[in-house]
Amino acid sequence: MLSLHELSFVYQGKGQRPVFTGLNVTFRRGINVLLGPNGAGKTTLMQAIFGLLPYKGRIVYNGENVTAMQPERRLELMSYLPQMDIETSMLTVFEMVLLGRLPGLQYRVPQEEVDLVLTTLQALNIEPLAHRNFSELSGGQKKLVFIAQTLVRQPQLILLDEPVNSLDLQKQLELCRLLCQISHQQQVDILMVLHDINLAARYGEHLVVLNNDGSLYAAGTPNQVVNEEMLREVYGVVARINRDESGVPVVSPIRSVHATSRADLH
Ligand SMILES: Nc1ncnc2c1ncn2[C@@H]1O[C@H](COP(=O)(O)OP(=O)(O)OP(=O)(O)O)[C@@H](O)[C@H]1O
Repeated sequence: MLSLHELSFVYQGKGQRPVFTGLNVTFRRGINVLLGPNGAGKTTLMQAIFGLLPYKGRIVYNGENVTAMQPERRLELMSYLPQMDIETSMLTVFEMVLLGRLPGLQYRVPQEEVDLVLTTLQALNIEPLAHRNFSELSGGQKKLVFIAQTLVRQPQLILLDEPVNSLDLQKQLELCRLLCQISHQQQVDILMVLHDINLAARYGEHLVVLNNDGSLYAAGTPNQVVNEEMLREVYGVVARINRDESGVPVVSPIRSVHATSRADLH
């Protein structure tokens, strides 16, 4: 699977502190979730894996050296949904999703490419939007279009930075289920950033937690990683952990460690 070896990166600029220093992480097959507080370096890590940043160290995926990889090969192997999306476009939803197939497209679009786009729109329940102008969609609908664009590429590794942001509760659950299906039926590996620890525990098979200084706090199954100590030490939150009927940890946050009394809650 994907592994990071001695990864170091610092943004250019005076007084910048390194985001990572000698970071080593081994991800697993299936669904990996990257967790950590704001500013820990999750987005930076996703960008490094997708080849957008000049880091030191080495990234390997299934034995291939990703660090030295040609951009064409990287695009064939992985697709990336960034945290920030563009807001406007003259294209329709169908055209936006078709753009995901651009690397292999000729000027005439074969029927199988059209079918693939339609199947992806159906899987995300946004087929009725296919001919709407992208600019006229709601924030959550736009997010689903970008997710469709990421999935339609049919890569081996999908990188998703906060894919459920701006989705309603039902769509969050449906998207996570769809990702599980894609991962298991098509043997696709997924690495996604989530802030919702309950969603991460429910759908993630392997969780990787970063400290706020970009170092690795823990990695393992939800049961190994999600506990009261982690929530206090990494997120600064006092929380209780229960288990659902399948034994998955469920977090009930109580207060920030900075709040000293119930009065601070209000
Ligand atoms: N373009 C940039 N130039 C300089 N510093 C940056 C840049 N982007 C991010 N940083 C800094 O790098 C660190 C890691 O940022 P990053 O966006 O990777 O964190 P994150 O874990 O994704 O945070 P969040 O959960 O808030 O999205 C932060 O200290 C941030 O201020």
